[in-house]
Amino acid sequence: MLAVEGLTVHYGALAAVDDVDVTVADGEVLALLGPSGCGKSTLLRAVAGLEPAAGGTIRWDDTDLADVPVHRRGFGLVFQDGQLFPHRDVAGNVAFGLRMKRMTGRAERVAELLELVGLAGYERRKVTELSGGEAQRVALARALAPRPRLLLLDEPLSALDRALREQLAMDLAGLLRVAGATALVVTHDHDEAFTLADRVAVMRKGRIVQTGPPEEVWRRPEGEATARFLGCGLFLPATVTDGTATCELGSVDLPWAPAGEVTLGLRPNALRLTENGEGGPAGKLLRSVHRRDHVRLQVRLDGSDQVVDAVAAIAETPGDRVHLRLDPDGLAVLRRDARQGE
Ligand SMILES: Nc1ncnc2c1ncn2[C@@H]1O[C@H](COP(=O)(O)OP(=O)(O)OP(=O)(O)O)[C@@H](O)[C@H]1O
Repeated sequence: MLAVEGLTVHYGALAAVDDVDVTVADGEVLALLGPSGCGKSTLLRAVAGLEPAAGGTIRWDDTDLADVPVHRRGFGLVFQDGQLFPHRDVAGNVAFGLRMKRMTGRAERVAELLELVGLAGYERRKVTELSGGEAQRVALARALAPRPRLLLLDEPLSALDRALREQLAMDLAGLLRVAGATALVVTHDHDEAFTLADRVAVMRKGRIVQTGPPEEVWRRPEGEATARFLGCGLFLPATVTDGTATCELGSVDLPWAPAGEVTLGLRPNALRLTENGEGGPAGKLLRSVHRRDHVRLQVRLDGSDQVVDAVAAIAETPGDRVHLRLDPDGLAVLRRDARQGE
């Protein structure tokens, strides 16, 4: 397993990674999730051996990697833009690490990996003639081929368009499982992190602020900044009793929420139009915008100036009066004191 303890990486006076502890167990996929500039890539690069540590240790099992150079760490690397060798064909790229290790049976291993990433028969294709998605699959096959003990993936899908990214994230999740890979994946996209990872570590300003299974991080962010990063735009005081949360916008069943005084974080889909056009808090519809599979609304609540986001299945006419209900799928629960100091 990978064990990082007290790791600090400096760029001049900036601590890009600041006293970070993190582990990745054998066979586990850990996503490092956080906004741009929070230090995710720097942490990954330090684990790879590409950035020197100013403090702390990086171990694999019982071995301290401080003096182990990049190519002897036994880690596979995949970057955002694949970085394939343009003068080699697909097979030449995938076989690269196998040649370096002088492994035999290279053609069979290349074929096996191409099959795994859904590119069977692509051996002789030029890498300059691949689509972005195909190129990233080849980069992944190349990294997996020498059976690395740890796979380090830095925003592996972010150069791709959204639809392809979603599809490839699911494919990648599946093939990391099939390959039994141990992986550290850097991403700023929470959907991607939650699709890929067994565990998510949220980073902010060089530090890891929360680690947990995807569902727990999604439902119980540790503070408002993390909740905002995970899509919450509105925060309301609420009381949870017997698995029901009650706030100024109504009550909703949240069997997983802790009892007591909490803060609810509302994502846009936390408020939906009621099916019968009645009940729940009411307001005037200001805007209605089509998204891929739903409609995003902005509603000014009656008796206040507050404008809230909501969703509906079909478009509504701006100016209409609408009624809203709380949807548990769009809610996060924060400790009441978690808002302070952020
Ligand atoms: N080579 C470098 N020299 C100086 N500062 C750097 C260098 N690389 C990164 N930084 C700074 O270190 C901080 C962390 O950068 P890093 O690339 O690790 O963040 P990130 O979370 O991966 O962001 P992104 O998702 O945008 O890549 C940023 O403030 C960045 O400007």
